[in-house]
Amino acid sequence: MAATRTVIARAPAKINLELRVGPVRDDGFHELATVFHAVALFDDLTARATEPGSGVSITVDGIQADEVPTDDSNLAVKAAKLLAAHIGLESADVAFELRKGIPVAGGMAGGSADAAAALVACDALWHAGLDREQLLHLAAQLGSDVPFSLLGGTAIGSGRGELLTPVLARGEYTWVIALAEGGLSTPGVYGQIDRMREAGEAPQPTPGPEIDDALMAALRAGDAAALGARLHNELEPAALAMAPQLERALEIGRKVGALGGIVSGSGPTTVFLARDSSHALDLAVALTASGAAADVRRAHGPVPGARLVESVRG
Ligand SMILES: C[C@@](CO)(OP(=O)(O)O)[C@H](O)COP(=O)(O)OP(=O)(O)OC[C@H]1O[C@@H](n2ccc(N)nc2=O)[C@H](O)[C@@H]1O
Ligand SMILES: Nc1ncnc2c1ncn2[C@@H]1O[C@H](COP(=O)(O)OP(=O)(O)O)[C@@H](O)[C@H]1O
Repeated sequence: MAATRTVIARAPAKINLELRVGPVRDDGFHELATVFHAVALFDDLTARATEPGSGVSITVDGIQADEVPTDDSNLAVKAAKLLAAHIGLESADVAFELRKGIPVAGGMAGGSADAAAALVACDALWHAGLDREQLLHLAAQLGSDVPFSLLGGTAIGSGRGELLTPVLARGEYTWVIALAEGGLSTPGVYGQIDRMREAGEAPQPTPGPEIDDALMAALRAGDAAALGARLHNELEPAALAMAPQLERALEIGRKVGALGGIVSGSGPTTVFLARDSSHALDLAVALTASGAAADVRRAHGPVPGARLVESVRG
């Protein structure tokens, strides 16, 4: 039988339905309590086996492709090298073609999605046969959000975000995603919230942050209106301080009756929960017409985590 030469893996963007940011830990990360939710904006990663010793290469196209590094700092490249080392390969030999559908530096875990896609793709390409636990363990070494990009669905994240508990959520939600001009640096936004807290400009962090019971109840019931009312992001004041123009998108969301609207993770993307697809269209039109968003997408959630969508033998 011919070996698998090319595989395609697809991984979703995430939003944080709730993001509680506790104190800074000794390792410099913040203790989190978050609810991750995977939405139908995807990056597709094609992985082709190459000659022994050729190493990893990557090309990138799609949205904001020119802002994605193609050197060893690319998270897909890092993931391939980590997996190769883990299974004892001397060299990670793979050529990646990445198609971005997730905004770059937008607070939607695009780089993490690519790392998760690379783990799934290389596991298949190199016949590593790692189980989910092993892949999650490698994922956590690549970034706090990478384990969730593998898992998908809706899940509670604790620790620095890497410890996951799937949530039994009912229903499908319709999101409107307002892309912003430029990006915000994740460490920059965490640093900003620390400074604001020190200056008394943001509420003090709670040690051992916890997820809101009412939000969990809304998810269990599949109650979009209740979920919208409980969306909450403790990084939002920091993202708004760094990008005050995002207030306008949030204001338009409120005016057009979004069930809820927040900055996604560290921003600058803002996300709005719509009543249904027709309401989502109204929100998208209003956000686009106002010029408050550089671009607008509609996406449903939850969706699965990183997975193979195609494998070609030859
Ligand atoms: C804010 C969140 C919310 O889900 O996502 P984004 O909005 O960036 O997508 C995450 O916490 C981002 O996770 P991720 O982007 O994987 O971060 P990492 O690579 O692990 O860490 C980058 C930097 O962010 C800060 N960081 C990250 C996670 C955490 N719990 N505390 C932190 O302080 C640290 O400064 C760290 O050096
Ligand atoms: N495969 C990748 N895709 C996107 N960004 C990447 C990738 N690898 C590394 N990066 C870097 O990670 C930074 C954060 O990007 P991203 O993960 O998209 O945003 P966020 O952390 O806001 O969710 C980018 O500025 C980029 O330089």
